Amino acid sequence: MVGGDVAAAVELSDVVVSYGEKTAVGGVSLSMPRGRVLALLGHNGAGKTSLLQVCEGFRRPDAGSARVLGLDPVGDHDELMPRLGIMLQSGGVYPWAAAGEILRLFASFAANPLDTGMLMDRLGLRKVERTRFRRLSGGEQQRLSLAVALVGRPELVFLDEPTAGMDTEARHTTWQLIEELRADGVSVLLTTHLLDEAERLADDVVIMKSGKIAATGTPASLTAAAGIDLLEVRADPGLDLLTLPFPAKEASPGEYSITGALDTRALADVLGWFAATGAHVTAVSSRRRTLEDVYLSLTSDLVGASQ
Ligand SMILES: Nc1ncnc2c1ncn2[C@@H]1O[C@H](COP(=O)(O)OP(=O)(O)OP(=O)(O)O)[C@@H](O)[C@H]1O
Repeated sequence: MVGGDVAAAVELSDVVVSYGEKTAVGGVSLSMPRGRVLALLGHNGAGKTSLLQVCEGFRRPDAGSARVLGLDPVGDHDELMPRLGIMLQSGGVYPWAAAGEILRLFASFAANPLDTGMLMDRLGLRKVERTRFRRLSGGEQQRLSLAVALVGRPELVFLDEPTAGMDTEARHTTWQLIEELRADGVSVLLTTHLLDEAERLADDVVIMKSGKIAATGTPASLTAAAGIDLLEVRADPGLDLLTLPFPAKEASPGEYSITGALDTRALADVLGWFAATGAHVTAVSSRRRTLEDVYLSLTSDLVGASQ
């Protein structure tokens, strides 16, 4: 990290991206500090890739402004590119070149590249070093794209669905690499559809819905916000839940889930309510809602809407 250089990794102000009549990003503002991992979540078509393209300088916003490492991603593109690592959603490299050649080519563009052999070993690419890109499996192409993004020791990395199509081992290696990047002070902006991935890796989460920000926060703050604990109670089926002082539903016969700010007092109230109905309670469990619960509650009305 350069001392005294305090510009945010990414600073977006009212960014709009339109494709003809279609508004893909409808006024997004966010500030991503350096050295953190930010996960951009959202349904298919929410505008995540369009927003990344603005940050990468591949698309000029139709309105609003973007600064990346304190620079204009379009106007200062040449100055910025050597400081960025970019993993596109698919391909983006020469389909006829071999995996090893591609990685060494990108390493040759960098002033102080990582050791390509080490990266190939880490990402399990040695055995396909001489295989042409277009003959690699989808997961191998993803691993190579990640290696290409990292080989130049970037300060800021953009990863568009980095583990999509990867097997479990490669996914864990990728997670480790991202954690190592953060430990080295590198900033990482990634998109993902995997909520457990975001929960594990991200310092900050931005949930997008139809081109706008629906929620932001740390995974802990998003899941710990009031009203998001979950209590599951097994009891007699068919209880009338209308008088229960918390949102509740009978998920399946005799399986009740109750959501709310369930502190000790509230838990006592809920169990007291079951006792008062005379119902026979056979099991009680509670869990903190996961990021996936929060995400689904924010975006569930979109299920099927994008089809
Ligand atoms: N080149 C384009 N021309 C027209 N419409 C586009 C273009 N690129 C994206 N779109 C539309 O803009 C919207 C946002 O697309 P974008 O790729 O940014 O979403 P996303 O959140 O990355 O989706 P996914 O999770 O499926 O990758 C979508 O409705 C998409 O169809």
